[in-house]
Amino acid sequence: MSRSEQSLERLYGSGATPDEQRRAFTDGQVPVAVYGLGKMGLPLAAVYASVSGNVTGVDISESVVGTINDGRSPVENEPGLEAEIERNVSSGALSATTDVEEAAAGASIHVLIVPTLLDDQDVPDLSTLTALIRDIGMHLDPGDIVVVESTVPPGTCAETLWPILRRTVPDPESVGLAFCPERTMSGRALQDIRGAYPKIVGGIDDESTRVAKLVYGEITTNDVHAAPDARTAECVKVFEGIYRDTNIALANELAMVAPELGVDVPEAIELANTQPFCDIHRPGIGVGGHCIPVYPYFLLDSIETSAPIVRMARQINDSMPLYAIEQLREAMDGSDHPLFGANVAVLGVTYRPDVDEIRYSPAFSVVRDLNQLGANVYLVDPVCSDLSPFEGTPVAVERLHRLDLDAAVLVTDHSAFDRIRWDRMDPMVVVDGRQALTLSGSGHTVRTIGDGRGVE
Ligand SMILES: NC(=O)c1ccc[n+]([C@@H]2O[C@H](COP(=O)([O-])OP(=O)(O)OC[C@H]3O[C@@H](n4cnc5c(N)ncnc54)[C@H](O)[C@@H]3O)[C@@H](O)[C@H]2O)c1
Ligand SMILES: CC(=O)N[C@@H]1[C@@H](OP(=O)(O)OP(=O)(O)OC[C@H]2O[C@@H](n3ccc(=O)[nH]c3=O)[C@H](O)[C@@H]2O)O[C@H](CO)[C@@H](O)[C@@H]1O
Repeated sequence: MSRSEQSLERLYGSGATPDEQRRAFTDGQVPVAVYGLGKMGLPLAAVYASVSGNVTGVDISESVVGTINDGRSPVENEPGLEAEIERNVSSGALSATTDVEEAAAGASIHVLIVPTLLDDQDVPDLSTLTALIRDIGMHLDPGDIVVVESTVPPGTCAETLWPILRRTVPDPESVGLAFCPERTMSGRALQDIRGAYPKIVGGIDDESTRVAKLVYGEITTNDVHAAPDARTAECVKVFEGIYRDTNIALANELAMVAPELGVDVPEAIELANTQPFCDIHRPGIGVGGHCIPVYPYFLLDSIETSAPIVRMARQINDSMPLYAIEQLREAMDGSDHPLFGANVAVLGVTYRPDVDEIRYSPAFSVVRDLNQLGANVYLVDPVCSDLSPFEGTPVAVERLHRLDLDAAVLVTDHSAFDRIRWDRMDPMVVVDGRQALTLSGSGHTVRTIGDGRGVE
């Protein structure tokens, strides 16, 4: 049997030609397991299934697994995902299971994209990832490769994950480990994964980098850049997030001086960004999600050297909810309506519009502070599937105008809020945390974060 006819199930250390390996991957000879079928993992598994035709998705949630095996998507507001899952499940290219060990035993490319978050002291919590790689390690065969897509602190692959694999894998020198950061945004995941941006890969050894580059060369239509090693690739992802967090912090600092300047800072930023050497982001009521507010701590926890800009940016962004409450109090004190006993609607509690994710949302601080100040808080969020973590009375968008509101705070500008009938509500104070509302002439007193015009 020629080498090309040999089953080419495993790529790491393979002697086959690159073309033979690419063909083996795309014609389904190389079984793939994707661990973590959430907002990022499920679109990734769907793209892997469309390219390779041989993917087992693994999740700890029975309902996630069951929904996928029914050909449906448990992840909402992701264009094209449900169709991609239905097509791949019905063709047999994709199936899902909760059985990590069975999936690990049957796969030779293992893609890990489970949550990597922070504990209560802002220390990276990699426990899910390390436990998973320990469970997988016992079932790795020579020629397998582990690909980490979850964002991790620099050095995690080489100093944390590889030592675990060395202890659990029967023949550690025969398996690979690479970091391939997930550069994807909810709401456009499939297009991002397929090729909106170049893919970055970096292995703990050259062979791991080679295999990752070959595989992602089939996954993405864009370029694949090989970093010198896994640590560099880990830094790439963390640096992207830190850039965004510090840039937003600059915008927020400029927004907080807007009243003294007497200008609309977002408008000034937009004009400043008309030349290519300036890309100041948008000011707002805060920075949420499990990416941008988290990644700076992945760096800070990994270094002894002080990084004052990174740390200060976090402090500035985390101060924005309180800044918004102060704007509200100033405007309401002016109207003789102290917040105590006031009816206040919080518009949007998820971290970003039309994404059902509340992790690190600025709404937690806004709702907590309003309750502590004695306000009656109404929660208006048609996207959030579980409002129970927030202290307040849920209200549908359509019923908002029936409330006798004294104020409203817009935290997240869901598309459904276009339906709010501001003209049918008595004058109130509105804090617009996202420069999203156009209420001039409405009779409402509006404070837009960043707009210093007419504010003493
Ligand atoms: N959401 C984003 O915008 C984004 C962007 C880039 C990178 N990332 C990275 O991707 C990772 C995953 O993000 P997400 O948004 O998909 O998270 P998510 O919370 O939407 O989904 C995580 C999924 O993993 C499952 N899970 C948890 N523990 C597991 C285990 N031990 N084995 C198998 N499955 C398990 C959960 O049931 C859930 O379905 C994050 O850690 C983040 O670093 C996220
Ligand atoms: C692959 C990956 O990790 N992708 C991440 C994903 O990030 P995300 O899903 O967390 O979304 P973001 O847009 O970063 O928002 C986070 C919070 O910051 C607030 N914000 C935002 C912009 C601004 O100008 N001012 C703000 O105040 C916003 O309201 C929200 O609360 O996509 C980004 C773009 O591709 C990536 O950079 C980022 O790495």
